[in-house]
Amino acid sequence: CSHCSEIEASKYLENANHALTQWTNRVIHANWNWLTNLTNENIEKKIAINLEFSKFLKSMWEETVKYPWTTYKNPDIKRQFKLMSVLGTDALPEDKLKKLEETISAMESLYGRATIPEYGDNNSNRTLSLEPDINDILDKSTDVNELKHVWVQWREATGKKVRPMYAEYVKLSNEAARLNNYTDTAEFWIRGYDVDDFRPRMERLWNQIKPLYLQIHAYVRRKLRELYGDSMITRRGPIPAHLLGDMWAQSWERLDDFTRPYPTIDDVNPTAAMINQNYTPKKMFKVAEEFFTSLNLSAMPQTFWEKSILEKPNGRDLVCHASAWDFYDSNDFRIKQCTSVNFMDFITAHHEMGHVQYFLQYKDQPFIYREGANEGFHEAIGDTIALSVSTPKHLHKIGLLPKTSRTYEADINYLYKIGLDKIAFLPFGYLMDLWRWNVFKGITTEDQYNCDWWKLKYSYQGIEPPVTRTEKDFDPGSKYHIVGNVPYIRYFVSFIVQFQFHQALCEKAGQFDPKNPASKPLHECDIYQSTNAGNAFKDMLKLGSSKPWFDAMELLTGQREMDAGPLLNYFNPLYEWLKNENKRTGEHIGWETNKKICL
Ligand SMILES: C=C(C[SeH])C(=O)N1CCC[C@H]1C(=O)O
Ligand SMILES: [Zn+2]
Repeated sequence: CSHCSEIEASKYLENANHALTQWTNRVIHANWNWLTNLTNENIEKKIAINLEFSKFLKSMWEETVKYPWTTYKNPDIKRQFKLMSVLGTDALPEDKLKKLEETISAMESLYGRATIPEYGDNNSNRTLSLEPDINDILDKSTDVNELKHVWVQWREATGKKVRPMYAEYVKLSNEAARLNNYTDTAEFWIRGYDVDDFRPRMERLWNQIKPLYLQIHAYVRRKLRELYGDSMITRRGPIPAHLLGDMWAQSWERLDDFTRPYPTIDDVNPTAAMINQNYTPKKMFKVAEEFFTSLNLSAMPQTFWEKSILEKPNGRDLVCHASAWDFYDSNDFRIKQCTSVNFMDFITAHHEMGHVQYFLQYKDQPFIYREGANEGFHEAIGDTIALSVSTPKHLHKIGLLPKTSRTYEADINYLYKIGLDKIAFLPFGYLMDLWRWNVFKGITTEDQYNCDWWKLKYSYQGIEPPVTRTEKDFDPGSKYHIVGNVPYIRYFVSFIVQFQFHQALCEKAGQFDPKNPASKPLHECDIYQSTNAGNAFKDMLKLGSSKPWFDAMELLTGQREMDAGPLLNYFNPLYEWLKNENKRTGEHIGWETNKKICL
């Protein structure tokens, strides 16, 4: 009401937050039922309840914006009104919202169901799913034709098929953004980072990191050339995308065991030990949980173990892409992950459990504050923990590595393995939304969707497709987050801030000294069982989005900015080693080509 006092307004907020938790709980159940069982009945139910929910949200929003909240004094009341005054895609008229929901669900359904024919001319009609079949091939195969097959066929089965739907999705999404007084979806998506020069800031962070990326790119290109021959990989050209061990070349850790700097040193890959010790997916999550409780953080509630899906279920179609779920009743939290027993999935389990830990820590906040301080924070919690878990010291402590040698060579091998994940990811984590921002802004028009994508993949990642691409293809649509309408710059932000968090937690755990960084190398830090570190983490996590993310970050790290310094400090020994090694072998730093990548 337009003349309401702050007292009346705070009463209104209490009721609004309560109503939102009730409603959202129902909507999340419908979304869970759909994504874990892609039936027509479930899609109907999901869309129906989302449309009902949007009616409720619209009517509540009309009430909310009547309050003169910008005139109020109490910062908390003002913040709640500010967050509650954003309606989002529910601002669309019902018929357009329905069309948008249907389009996204259709793209997700196609992605979730996608399979490809098996490689080879044998007329077996066996088909392969991304998880685990295709990922296992990307992990183990060095047959360049098999790798090309899965790379091309996955794009035939996903991107090419969703291309006709994507332009419609863009149009409706932009319409919704404009109804929220944003110029386009790109601006709407980055509003939570609370700075008006967010995109230039991301470009600056990338330019700080690029020299490190160029070095690991040059080294990996050489090791792949040694393996596949220089007919496949030239000294100065981009790296063929299908040889990097990942469907999108976004992280290269699967290359570790045959490209690492000192091959004779023991392998830091606990997969064999996990298998020998009869690890199950559940055991992987139990071990992950024990790390969190060792820090005096929360255990998973009983419902988590009852209702999560930790293995790919038989006999039904679902979206296997890992995700964590808050049912907003302060009790029901789940993970959906088609887990294989291997080290990569063990690390992903920590990533997903980091989301649930955040849900648990802010579960008593008002509904509107039950989010990450910004979206990048939510992606960084589990990864920060995983930076400790991955250390040879920790893996040895939990019996997943026989022994560890603390030599310079072992250190470089370890930093390289982490670098194949974290450094290789950064250009991909950045370009995903560089492309989408350009699409939402009309800079990339529909007739150049795919070739603009490949301009970015070439320019930032220094990779090329195994076969020339055209505008009949739609390679962005081969990635879950594109079809699932999930923004991606959150992961680029996460890969920066997780090193700020790790450095701060290691300080609290007495395992890093900022005045003498070399005395206790950051990459050896393992905060396991440090309640000092855990309590500091908890204080930040409990805030949810009740404070601007600068305040949340400052509480833990003393900084109020995203800063690539801790990441560069962490990888510095590797950077020096790569520069020397690339100089020794005369590698060309960077890439060039006169090939037509996309027509
Ligand atoms: C594990 C998740 C679920 Se939030 C994920 O999507 N990640 C985690 C790393 C980057 C990104 C990806 O897989 O593309
Ligand atoms: Zn995540």
